[in-house]
Amino acid sequence: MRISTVEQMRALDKRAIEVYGIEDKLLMENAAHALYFVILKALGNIKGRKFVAFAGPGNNGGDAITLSRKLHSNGAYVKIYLMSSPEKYKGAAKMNYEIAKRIGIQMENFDGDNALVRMSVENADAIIDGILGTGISRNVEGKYAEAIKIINESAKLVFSVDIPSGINGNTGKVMGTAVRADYTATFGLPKIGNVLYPGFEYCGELYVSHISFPPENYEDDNINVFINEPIPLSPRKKDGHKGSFGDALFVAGAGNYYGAPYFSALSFLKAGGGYSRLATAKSVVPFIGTQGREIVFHPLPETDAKSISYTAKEEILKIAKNVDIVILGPGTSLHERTQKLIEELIGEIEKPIIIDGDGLTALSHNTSILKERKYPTALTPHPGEMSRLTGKSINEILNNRIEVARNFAIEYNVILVLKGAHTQIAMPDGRIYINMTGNSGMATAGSGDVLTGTIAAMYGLGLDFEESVRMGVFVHGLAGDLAAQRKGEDGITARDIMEFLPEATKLLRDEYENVKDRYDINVV
Ligand SMILES: NC(=O)C1=CN([C@@H]2O[C@H](COP(=O)(O)OP(=O)(O)OC[C@H]3O[C@@H](n4cnc5c(N)ncnc54)[C@H](O)[C@@H]3O)[C@@H](O)[C@H]2O)[C@@H](O)CC1
Ligand SMILES: Nc1ncnc2c1ncn2[C@@H]1O[C@H](COP(=O)(O)OP(=O)(O)O)[C@@H](O)[C@H]1O
Ligand SMILES: [K+]
Repeated sequence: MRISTVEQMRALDKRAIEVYGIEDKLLMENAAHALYFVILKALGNIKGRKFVAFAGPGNNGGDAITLSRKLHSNGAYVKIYLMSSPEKYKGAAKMNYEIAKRIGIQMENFDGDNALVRMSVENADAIIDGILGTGISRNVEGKYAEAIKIINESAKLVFSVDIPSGINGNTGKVMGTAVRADYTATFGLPKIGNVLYPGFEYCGELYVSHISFPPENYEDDNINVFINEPIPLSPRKKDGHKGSFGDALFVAGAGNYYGAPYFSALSFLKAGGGYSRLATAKSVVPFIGTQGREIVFHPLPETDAKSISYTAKEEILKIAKNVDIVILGPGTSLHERTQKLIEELIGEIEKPIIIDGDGLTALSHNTSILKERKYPTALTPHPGEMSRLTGKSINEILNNRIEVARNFAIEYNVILVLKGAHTQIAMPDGRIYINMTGNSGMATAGSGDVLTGTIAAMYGLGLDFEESVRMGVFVHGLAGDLAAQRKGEDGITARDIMEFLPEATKLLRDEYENVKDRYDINVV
């Protein structure tokens, strides 16, 4: 499914009206109808139920009034609080306001927090939030903020129209304050702010309605943000040998960094990869060797600090020639000579590579080396590493995840995986995939190492490089979700995520459609 920006959605509305003649009144009617169905689904029946709707000054308010009309027509009691003068309504919103007035639906101006409003809310079964939609243009203050506070303090079921009021439709950020909804129905396509955190969480259960747009209305290459849907895995070759499922080289580890090489190299095998090689400082080998017997070791000369020595370069290049994919950087340390080694390997390895962890720090000293690469490259930074790579502050990155990831991927011709809740995967042609698997239990040391191994495994299973990155991120999150389902989010560790990789790939093979649906946005 595509995800749109606020501006793109406006253009789609305009196109629906101008090209197909689907008038704004029809769009508003459809929008109201969609949320009506969500309410019906949540409450079971409408008759005799009491609703309080807050209707803002724009079309979001118009939708709320139209919805109120539907609720009223089906036997509910509705009271509407108008956030500003109804004189301001235009077009479909104005028409629906006038119908509501003629019908005699109770409407009052909202002049700020007071006992009467609180009493109405207290007596209601549910609240409709149509205060602000995608037209939000500044931070929420004054009586708008007061209305949101009343809603959030009410402990009632809250249904948001299009997007919880106060959430920025392009970024998912809270503009001062925002409604915490139980359900949100968004219209046309989901907006970026519905899908990125924290907006996604404020939406509660999220539904999308295409409000009778014909599907071709979305066929626009400029709308290039997508939900990261899983990609079907082709059946394993029955007569395959370990070489048929990928041969991966992990250049990882240093004294005191035993977890990163272990988790990345072993996760490759757990997610379906065939042959896992770990090239690491020689004194690291005995520590991992006893636990990861499935891994093939290449002990390398080391520095005084027990990190991989720069002198190992030719040997690594030689091994790299015979593998399918190379992973650079998990736990290689910040030793200056080792960093230099990794930086040069990035430029010289003639294979697809994944750069993570300390490899990203090495790269941040000289990002232009990426431009020398002629083979596919993926980077998997968390926001801290992204800050090092770009020189931007972490806040700047968090406030503009999509743009920052996209610009980097385009400029350096790499696939950039910006990790975190709902990880963004940016492709060098500007497409972005937003991943929906995973949970907060995955914010645990070593979890990122499991990810690199999983991506490499997908490549081993025969997906192309771009698909492997997308599927690696999906499967890693799915394994985390399975672990959380079984053990709870609090205590899961990288090891748990790794241990659930086999079940995650199995589930995708056995129940592909179910898994896909579970992580898609519900259409209403
Ligand atoms: N395809 C779609 O997405 C459709 C969208 N519709 C609705 O239209 C909405 C967008 O309508 P509008 O563009 O009128 O925008 P909004 O209804 O979101 O609000 C715009 C109004 O709010 C004011 N405003 C902005 N920020 C404010 C703040 N912080 N405090 C107080 N006032 C503020 C603006 O001055 C303007 O008057 C969508 O969210 C959706 O609900 C539907 O009517 C049907 C079709
Ligand atoms: N709240 C969250 N929801 C979903 N996934 C998360 C969340 N927090 C972290 N993750 C995932 O967990 C992994 C953490 O990786 P990283 O930050 O590199 O940790 P480490 O370096 O300790 O391995 C990433 O794949 C990230 O997307
Ligand atoms: K809203």
